[in-house]
Amino acid sequence: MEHAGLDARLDRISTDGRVLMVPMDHGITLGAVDGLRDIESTIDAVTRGGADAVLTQKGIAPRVHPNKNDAGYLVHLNASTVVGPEANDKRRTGTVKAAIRAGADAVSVHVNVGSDYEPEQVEFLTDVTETASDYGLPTLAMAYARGANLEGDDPEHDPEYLGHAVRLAEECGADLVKTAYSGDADSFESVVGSTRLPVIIAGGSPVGDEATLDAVRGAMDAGAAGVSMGRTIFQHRDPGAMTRAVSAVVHDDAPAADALAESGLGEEAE
Ligand SMILES: CC(=O)[C@@H](O)[C@H](O)C[C@H](N)C(=O)O
Ligand SMILES: O=CC(=O)COP(=O)(O)O
Repeated sequence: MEHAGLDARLDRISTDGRVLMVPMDHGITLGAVDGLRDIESTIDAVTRGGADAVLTQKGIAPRVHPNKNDAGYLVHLNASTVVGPEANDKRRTGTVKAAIRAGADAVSVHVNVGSDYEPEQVEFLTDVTETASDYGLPTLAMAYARGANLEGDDPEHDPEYLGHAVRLAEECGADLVKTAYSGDADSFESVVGSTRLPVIIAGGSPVGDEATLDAVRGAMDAGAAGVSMGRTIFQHRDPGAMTRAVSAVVHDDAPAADALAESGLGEEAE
């Protein structure tokens, strides 16, 4: 009984424990880029294509509900822009109550582990998990390794930093965690093994259909629970077909090549 609401809402944003989420909160970060301008059509296409849930900022909620075909809905609670003073400094854009008013099944918070803004973001994530759990609302932590305090050539994909980020999410009380893919299944296994939370991967900047599906396959083989894939899907020339291809890997355990062929994407130039 105690967890009934939380479990019911987790079911609304997943299928049999697997998650294919399409975040479309980038309108604050990047502006009204392709795929987000007519967000209604994109939401319709990706939810028909097999997305379990979509995610936006609360102000977009009226454009989400009529088009989401009964998929789940998450409201994201912080943001920054790429033209502002500091992209890693995500500030509050909403509250748990506002998300509930907007019809959310879950909320999410972005934390840049290793940035100068990490302390406030950890505090905000913790506050949100405490309030959200009072309402039986799940919290997704978008836990990235990003910022001036990280070392190495590619710290944003370093499995040690990523493992630290996903563990931090669990320690702060999140119910699931999204992070970047480390680039191969072996190293991502150590990221997934750093927490008991379901781990889902971000898409990042689009890298082409084949490479994307290989990455999703690698993450699933490493024990990930799915994806939160934004630009790769909503900026695709055919967001519905790309969602179907990702869904084949996430939900149906398809090999990447089969997912590509069956979605029809393999026949066209990327
Ligand atoms: C545009 C980006 O770099 C993304 O990785 C964002 O940080 C992720 C997020 N969805 C956002 O737009 O804030
Ligand atoms: O909210 C943003 C994400 O979850 C990831 O977005 P991306 O465009 O796939 O990196």
